[in-house]
Amino acid sequence: MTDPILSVRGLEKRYGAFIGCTDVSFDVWPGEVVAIVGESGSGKTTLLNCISGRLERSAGEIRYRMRDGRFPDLGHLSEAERRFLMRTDWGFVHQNPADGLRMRVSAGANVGERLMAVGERHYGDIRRTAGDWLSRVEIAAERIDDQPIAFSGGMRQRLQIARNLVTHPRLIFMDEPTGGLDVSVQARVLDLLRGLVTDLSLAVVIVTHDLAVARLLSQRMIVMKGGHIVEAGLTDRVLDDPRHAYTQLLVASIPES
Ligand SMILES: Nc1ncnc2c1ncn2[C@@H]1O[C@H](COP(=O)(O)OP(=O)(O)OP(=O)(O)O)[C@@H](O)[C@H]1O
Repeated sequence: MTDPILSVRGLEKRYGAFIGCTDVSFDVWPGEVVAIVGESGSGKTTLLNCISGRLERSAGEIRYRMRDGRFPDLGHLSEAERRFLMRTDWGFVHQNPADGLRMRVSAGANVGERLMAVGERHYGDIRRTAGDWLSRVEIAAERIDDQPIAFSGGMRQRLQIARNLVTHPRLIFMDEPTGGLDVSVQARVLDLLRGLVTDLSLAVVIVTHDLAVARLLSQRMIVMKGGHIVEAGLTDRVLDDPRHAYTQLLVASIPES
């Protein structure tokens, strides 16, 4: 068995006296998709923001496997290492594409910008790579100079995915990546995500309140309630044989398809 890429131990986030999440421990292995599910207010986003370095934790450990094999706590990284993770080794797919894109620069520049941030300087290479990524996310080559403001919701989300993946990250955080899309558009984006995650062997931590999304994308699932993990396990096991009363309730509330 390989080593985990991410390890969380005893994580707690307090907002003043209020507990956003507490006593959270789990590991993520390379190439594995872990879904964090739970109803609104259960602490999913708090957890995701803490482990992706967007929110300061109150207590606990968050360790990440660097490319050189070291496994430091995120709090002990240098500023340069932190920047490397944010710009290169990690991705973050927001529910609202406008939070992860620059809406008034071209689609090609949105993708190319991440390459420039890792030192790519050759304009022709950047444009070619950006074009390749647009086609991987099924955006027509002739849209490369258009701004995402002119794109549909599904296209914007696919562009955000391309922008994240162009630097070959090893770990992607996703916050309800299909949450804001129409159902028909959701299916296409999910299908695309599933293919890319498999092809690129990405490790993913995805927050969703939609158990169908968790079923489709994840191998493992963490169920949260009131800031605590109430159940965790293989996605199929948790959904087919939920043990905690709260998970049973969540599963029972999925409409029959
Ligand atoms: N900045 C904040 N200050 C105070 N309380 C907060 C803050 N952010 C979140 N909370 C509280 O922490 C709890 C967990 O919120 P969080 O957003 O993590 O839940 P969630 O499961 O992601 O819900 P949703 O799906 O609605 O985003 C909620 O009760 C929320 O009101």
